[in-house]
Amino acid sequence: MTGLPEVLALDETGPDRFRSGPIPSEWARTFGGQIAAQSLMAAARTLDRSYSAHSLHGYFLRPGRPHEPTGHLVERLRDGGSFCTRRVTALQAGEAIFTVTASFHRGDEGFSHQVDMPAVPAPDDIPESDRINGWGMPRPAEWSHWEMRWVPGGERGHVPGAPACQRMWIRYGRPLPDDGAVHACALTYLSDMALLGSARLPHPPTAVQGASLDHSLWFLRPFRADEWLLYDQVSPSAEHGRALTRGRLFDTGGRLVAAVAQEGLMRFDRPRPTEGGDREISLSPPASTVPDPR
Ligand SMILES: CCCCCCCCCCCCCCCC(=O)SCCNC(=O)CCNC(=O)[C@H](O)C(C)(C)COP(=O)(O)OP(=O)(O)OC[C@H]1O[C@@H](n2cnc3c(N)ncnc32)[C@H](O)[C@@H]1OP(=O)(O)O
Repeated sequence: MTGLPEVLALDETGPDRFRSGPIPSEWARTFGGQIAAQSLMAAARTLDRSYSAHSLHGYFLRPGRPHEPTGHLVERLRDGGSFCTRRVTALQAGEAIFTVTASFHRGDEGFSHQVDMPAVPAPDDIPESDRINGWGMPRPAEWSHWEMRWVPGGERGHVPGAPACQRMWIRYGRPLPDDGAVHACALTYLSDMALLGSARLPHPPTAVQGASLDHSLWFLRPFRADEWLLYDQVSPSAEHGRALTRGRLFDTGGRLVAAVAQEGLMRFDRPRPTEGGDREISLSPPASTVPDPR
């Protein structure tokens, strides 16, 4: 299975133009975190390394096809003394599948405060799981290099009235290079994992069509994605076939290192023929894996 360094290895095809993939996947559509991570890497490649990403805001416009390459076209919106901004459009066959604006900063001095990390068991006190929380389903193979330990509680999903929140410890299970851009892209990748699942937890196992629609991410403090991060996820709202989700990421020292917000499609599914036998990113667990709500 392709690892993160290969996912982030972009070919430069021209000035401010990069190409990624194809990356094998068992899903019919490209994982959104992958496209966002690659586009962020394309933006970072056009900047001096003294700048590091502090935020990104993106829209998933069309489903990506994992078995085809993706072009990443970078526009230099502004180069300032402290902040630089890039817009990246990810394209397949000439059509935009994703667009993101990413901003980079080189450090200033200022005040410091943060919220406390929730009190949770340490990752070493929680068993490793190859299942997605609340679903009893195996993770897709492309996530196999990621280690996940679910904080007990969220596995009681699909019970009406269950809280729309879940927490997991997560890290990339192999050493990553000492390159801040790689760690920012790795966090971008993982930040799309399971986040929409938090919105699914209070609802019965009715079939829904799910996909990330937009994604915002703020990098707040230095971190490593190959060390444990607590991913605290909550969905404040679901309505009109869309769910809002938010996430916070803490390192093991309790430092708040990143914050995420996303709106996802979560509409009742109309049965459709699936293409080529690949799995759509369906937020519909098989009934046999769902805990009995009684
Ligand atoms: C399986 C294992 C997973 C494990 C499960 C674990 C869960 C627990 C953790 C989750 C973890 C994963 C999380 C990953 C999250 C991403 O990675 S998702 C990937 C990234 N995001 C995307 O790819 C979204 C890209 N954007 C789009 O696809 C499009 O913008 C949108 C959102 C579909 C909207 O486009 P649109 O043209 O306005 O769409 P629309 O016309 O409404 O419909 C499009 C198609 O759907 C059909 N459709 C419309 N309404 C419906 C409906 N209600 N029902 C069915 N079809 C419909 C339409 O007829 C149309 O069909 P075609 O004509 O194309 O055949």
